[in-house]
Amino acid sequence: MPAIEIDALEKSYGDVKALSGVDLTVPEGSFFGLLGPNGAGKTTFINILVGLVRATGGTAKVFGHDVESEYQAARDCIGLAPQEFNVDRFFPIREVLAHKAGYHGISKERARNRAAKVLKRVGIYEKRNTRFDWLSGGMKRRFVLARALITNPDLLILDEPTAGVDVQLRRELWETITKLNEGGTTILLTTHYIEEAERLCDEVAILDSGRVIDVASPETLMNRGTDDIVVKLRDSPTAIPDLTSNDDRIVTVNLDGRRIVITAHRGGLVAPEIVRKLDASGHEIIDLEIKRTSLEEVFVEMTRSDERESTEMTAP
Ligand SMILES: Nc1ncnc2c1ncn2[C@@H]1O[C@H](COP(=O)(O)OP(=O)(O)OP(=O)(O)O)[C@@H](O)[C@H]1O
Repeated sequence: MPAIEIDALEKSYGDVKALSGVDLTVPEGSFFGLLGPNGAGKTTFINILVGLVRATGGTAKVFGHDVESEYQAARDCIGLAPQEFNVDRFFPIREVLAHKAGYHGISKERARNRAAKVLKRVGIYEKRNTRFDWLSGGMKRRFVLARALITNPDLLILDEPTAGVDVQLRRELWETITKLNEGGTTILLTTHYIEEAERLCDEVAILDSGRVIDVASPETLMNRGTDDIVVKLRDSPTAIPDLTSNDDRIVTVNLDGRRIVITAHRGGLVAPEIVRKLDASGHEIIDLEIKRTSLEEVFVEMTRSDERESTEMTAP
């Protein structure tokens, strides 16, 4: 059974269509990314899943439970680490966690144990008697993750979990959530750090203006972009060596003195061919570099061209 099953989901706020017919399936156990520019509808999508916003059309199910008609069952499967901090500020954080567990029907004793366990897991156990207000920004992020984990959720929703944190903490958070996913927790992640999605997600959906414009693995999406293979030769060829014959993956070849820049799809696979051909034609290679396109570049291109289309469509 899929962790999330969305069918023709719509949400309008007056004239604004935050979601206009989203279909999406997130398989159980996957690490799934939801990417999109500001205002694409990501938060609206998450808020519908957790019952904070009511859809104006379509259906959403979490582990088979409809998020409206079976709200409690659906909600009990989800741990949410929201973008904004909305935490009781005046209690020691271990108490905040124990309360939350109690609210979900976990006994006092077990709640205390679970609170200790999740605080250890995110690495702030030594701060257990501190109020939320007194934590550093990075610790607050960790705490919000701990709170999402307190009910041992099957689906963990992380809304920009590493926004504004330093590189070190980002890596630590990545490690923590990767372990959770390896342990079987399905993860839905939104992020503006596209590199984060590239590293962590096995599948991503690109959302733009309330529509899913693509769903694929980061690898598949990156293969749509072009890579640059930069070769430095010992000699300076007088003409561009013939590298393109029988290879439609190659887009352009440019010669600049001893440097040849080959722009190609799937640069990693094309490069050995290039090396062979140059070698066969008597050129000695002294340096080779493959600059892979990033998911970021493909993402920017996809969402930008979409914007262009929509302006063209609305142009008089
Ligand atoms: N309560 C609301 N009332 C009116 N419009 C809203 C409301 N919530 C969201 N919207 C609109 O719906 C659209 C989608 O917003 P949403 O917050 O879901 O986008 P997002 O992808 O999460 O953006 P961001 O990356 O900036 O967080 C936007 O045009 C936004 O202005």
